[in-house]
This record gives sequence, structure tokens and C-alpha cells, in this order.
Amino acid sequence: MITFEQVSVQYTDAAAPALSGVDLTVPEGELCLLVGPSGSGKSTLLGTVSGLVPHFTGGTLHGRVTVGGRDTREHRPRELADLVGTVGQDPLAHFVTDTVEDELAYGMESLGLPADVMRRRVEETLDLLGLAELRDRSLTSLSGGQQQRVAIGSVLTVHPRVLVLDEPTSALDPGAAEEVLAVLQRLVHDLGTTVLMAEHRLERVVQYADQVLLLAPGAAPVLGEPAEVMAHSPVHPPVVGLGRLAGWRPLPLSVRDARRKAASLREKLDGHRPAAAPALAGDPIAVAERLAVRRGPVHALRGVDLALRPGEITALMGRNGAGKSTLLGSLVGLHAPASGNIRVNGRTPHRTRPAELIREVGLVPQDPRDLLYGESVVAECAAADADAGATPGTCRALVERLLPGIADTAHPRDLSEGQRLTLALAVVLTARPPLLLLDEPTRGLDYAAKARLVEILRGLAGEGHAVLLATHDVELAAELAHRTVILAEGEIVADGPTADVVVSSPAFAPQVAKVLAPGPWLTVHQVAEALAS
Ligand SMILES: Nc1ncnc2c1ncn2[C@@H]1O[C@H](COP(=O)(O)OP(=O)(O)OP(=O)(O)O)[C@@H](O)[C@H]1O
Ligand SMILES: Nc1ncnc2c1ncn2[C@@H]1O[C@H](COP(=O)(O)OP(=O)(O)OP(=O)(O)O)[C@@H](O)[C@H]1O
Repeated sequence: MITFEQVSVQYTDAAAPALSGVDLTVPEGELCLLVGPSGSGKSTLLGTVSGLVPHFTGGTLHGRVTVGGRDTREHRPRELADLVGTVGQDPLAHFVTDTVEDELAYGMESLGLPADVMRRRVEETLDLLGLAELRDRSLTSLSGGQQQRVAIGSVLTVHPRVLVLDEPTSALDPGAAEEVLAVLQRLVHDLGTTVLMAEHRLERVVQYADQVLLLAPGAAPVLGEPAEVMAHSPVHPPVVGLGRLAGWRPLPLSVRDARRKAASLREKLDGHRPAAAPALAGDPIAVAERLAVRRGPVHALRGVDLALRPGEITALMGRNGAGKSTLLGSLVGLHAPASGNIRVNGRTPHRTRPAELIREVGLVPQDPRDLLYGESVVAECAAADADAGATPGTCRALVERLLPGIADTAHPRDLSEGQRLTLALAVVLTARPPLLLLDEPTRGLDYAAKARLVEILRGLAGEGHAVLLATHDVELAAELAHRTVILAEGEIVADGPTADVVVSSPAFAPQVAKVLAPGPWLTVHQVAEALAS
């Protein structure tokens, strides 16, 4: 269905090709998962299929990509729209209408589908993706995950034969991600749709894949059976890590497969316990009391009581639209309380001058572009050093530590998603604010970059910074957070040590906890340590 013949892509001014030596075929009716480290060319490869590369991105495409027999270099994306549905990493940038319902209908309108068909498919899709209540809402008023659902829905309504998805679940809560993947699998199995999907969170997707395409810098692309590719892949989900550690063959790709093999590992771990988190003392740096916040007509937060202490890393989880971003925004003064109180180091954020507040609290927003204004990576870093009064070079060194190899002269706009997030993280970390807020900090990050982020955040917590991260990444929360807070419809419904909150939760438990339940294990790292002791 999709054929690559000796494909390579060279962006103008780039030292090396973003993609090279791709020569393979994705058959009709299969779900092909594209994996590889940040910047390895996944989005670029997807772009060659949807026609965005090179028509919209610039650069030169060598070789040939055909989809359903059409050469993507000779057909602009619009001329492929009946065949290929594309969901990019940044939904907001691709929306063409103003409201949810219009956006779902737009693709069908452009193809001239009959009104009754359009009506039916819009209704089906609203239900399928849990969007019915939001149908009249303006797209800009939606939370990040709600926007991502609309973006997915708007391509599904067209019933394209090929779906090209760039991290389609990155902003979705764990339950929604599972639902979307189940829908995709049904399209593949029942309708013979071909799906090509890039995703970093392999724990969410690898068990649905028929084939895995691995891109790694400096090596030829590899296409193969998921279990075969995972046995050697530098990126792999925790169940595979656990399987490699325990020597399980064939390697399990799902929690279910791993549970079947886990009996002897459970026995070995009997009597061991993971190391306990250190007890924290000290006055809270931020406090919310009976905090209520409204966003338009929506009660986004209600009766929130929360205290954040120095040295503590807290994960904030909950369904899409639960109010996570609103809580982070309230801590940096973006939203005034409707009632109740919020204070950061004794100040009321929305009444504090930004120049003063920046010394107390820093936010890495869900869309890192909101933070980046520079013309190049070095310019951005120099500005961050100056704003924070940091030694020149501080920010640039942080970027290099998080994700090595980003070019000084690159424009932030041209960075890959993971590279851009890294830059935004470094800009905020440069100021070393006592309270650090991160909204979905691992979107687009590969496991290695995530591990380096974990190390840096642990270091900061060790020095007494308080960290609050809103995330859907249950593996990250398990690895990093001392404490987990769960929001539902604007209210806190759970708050406690991460292990206590997540182990028995079907939605928020990490893979290792699911495999080894009822044991207290959350990560492969903990298991490896226990086995070595
Ligand atoms: N329009 C562009 N102009 C110049 N360079 C680009 C452009 N788009 C991407 N690049 C560069 O090409 C390389 C591959 O980027 P790409 O976005 O394909 O990676 P990726 O594997 O999708 O990364 P991520 O997982 O972080 O999304 C990166 O080094 C990136 O900086
Ligand atoms: N301007 C607005 N008008 C109406 N409702 C809004 C507006 N802005 C946000 N909301 C709503 O407020 C609620 C909370 O949004 P918020 O962005 O805090 O959720 P979230 O938990 O961060 O979600 P996600 O996980 O999807 O990022 C959502 O239901 C959202 O649709």
C-alpha cells in the first residue's frame, strides 16, 4: 500500500540527511509502528507519505514514495486527501474551522460527501471519541487532549484507506489512548485500513502493531515482527525491559503475555521491597486552599486543597479536561481564582508582577512554542541566561545534557518535537525556580531523553526545588514522582505516595506494577536492583 524506494530527505542547510536508505513496503491492512530516538526522522518519514515533505517543509526528497499507486512528490497533500488521512503532532496548527462539529465535517465537505452521510459519521465519531458534550465548543477553548481527539476524529470521518499518525496519543489520558488504539485496530482488522504511526510511548502501542519500523541514527532502517525488532531495539517498553532482564523468550509485548511468564520472577522478588522515598520536612512553597477556577462557563477546578513542599516531586494525573493545565496555570497567575486561595511563597500569583514571579515559579507549557521567541537555539539560550541572571552558557549546556546534538544555528521552528521541548525545558531550568511546573514534559521525548530528564529533575528536587508535573505518562510518574495527585472534573480524588495511589489503579498503574501485582514494584529499575542485591 505504501512503497518507499531508496528514499532519503535532506533539509536545506542541514549537515546530514534527516532520513536515508528507506527501501521497503507497508502492505495494505497492516498497522505499522514507527519507532526511534528523537530526531531520527520519524516525522520526516511520515511527511513523505502525506506529501508534507517536501511540499511544505522544504528540503529535497530523493527516491520515490507511492501510496496506493500515487507518487507523493507529484501529488500535493490536497490531492491525496481522499486516500491519506494525516494527524500531526500539533493539532491546533492544522485545524481549519472554529468548532468541534465543523472540524469533524470539514474533510468530508471538501470531498463532497452527501449531507446524510456526513451527519451520520459526525455523530458516530463524536460518540467514538467521547466528544459529544463538546460538539459546539470552539477549538481554542479545548484542553490539549480534547484537541488531539478532534484531530483524530476529523480524519476518521473521511474513512481514508491510509492513516498517517504522528504520536496520536501523546496528549491523551491512558483510558482515551486505549480507546483510540482499539478504534484504529478495528479499522485495520475490519476495513483493511493501513496505518503508519509514530509513537514514543511503546507501552501503549507495541502490542497493536503488525510490524515495527525502527529508525536509528547511523543505521539502516529495520522493518520486522514486533518481538524480533524489540529484542534489539534501543527503545523498548517496560515489559520488554522486564522480559530481557528475566530472560523470557519469546519476549512479551503486552502486560498479559508478561503476567503469564512472571511466576518465578515473583517468587525471586518475595521478601524484597523497593527502596523507600526519603521523608520530607519543611514548609510548603505553594499552597492552594479551597481553590476554585472557572474557564468560561466550565468549573475547571473545585475545592482544591494542595500543598507543595521543597524537595518533593509530585505527578498530577487525570483524564483529559480534568483541570491539570488550569492548576499549573493558576500557580503562575494565568487564572484568577473564582473563590479560595492560592499562594506561591506567600505571593498571590495573578497579582504578582511577572518579573518577580519568575524568580519563584517556572512553567514549561504544554506547547513549548509558547515559550520560544528566538531566531536560533543559541539566541534562545543567550536570552534565557540573561533573563535568569545565569552564567552565559548555562542554558546551552542544559540543552546538550538533555538531548545532545542539536545544532546551535537551528531555528526553534525547525526542531523536531522532542528537540523543541528540550529547548523549552532548558530555558525554564536555567532560572532554577524554587517551584518548577511541567505540563506534559515527555511528549515527543524518547526513552533516553526521558531518563536524562528524570535525572535532572531528581537532582533539582535533591537541592530543594519543588516539582509539579502534569502528565499522562504513567511510566514517568512511576519512575520519578514521590507523590501522585489525581484530578477528576476539577476535584482532587486521590493524593498520596505514588505507589499507594497507582498500584491498584487500572488506568494509572505502570506496566511493571500490572505484571507483578500485588507486589509493590513500579519500574524495571527497582526490580533489577532487588535481583542484584
Ligand atoms: N523543516 C525542517 N528544516 C530543517 N530541519 C528539519 C526540518 N524538520 C525537521 N528537521 C530536522 O530533521 C531531523 C529529523 O526530524 P524529525 O522531526 O523527522 O524527527 P523525529 O524522529 O520525528 O523526532 P521526534 O521524535 O522528536 O518528533 C531533526 O534533526 C530536525 O531538527
Ligand atoms: N476558554 C475556555 N472556555 C471553556 N472551557 C474551557 C476553556 N479553557 C479550558 N476549558 C475547559 O476547562 C477544562 C479544564 O481544562 P485543562 O486544560 O485544565 O484540562 P487538562 O486536565 O489539562 O486536560 P488535558 O489532559 O487534555 O491537557 C476542560 O474541560 C476544558 O475544555
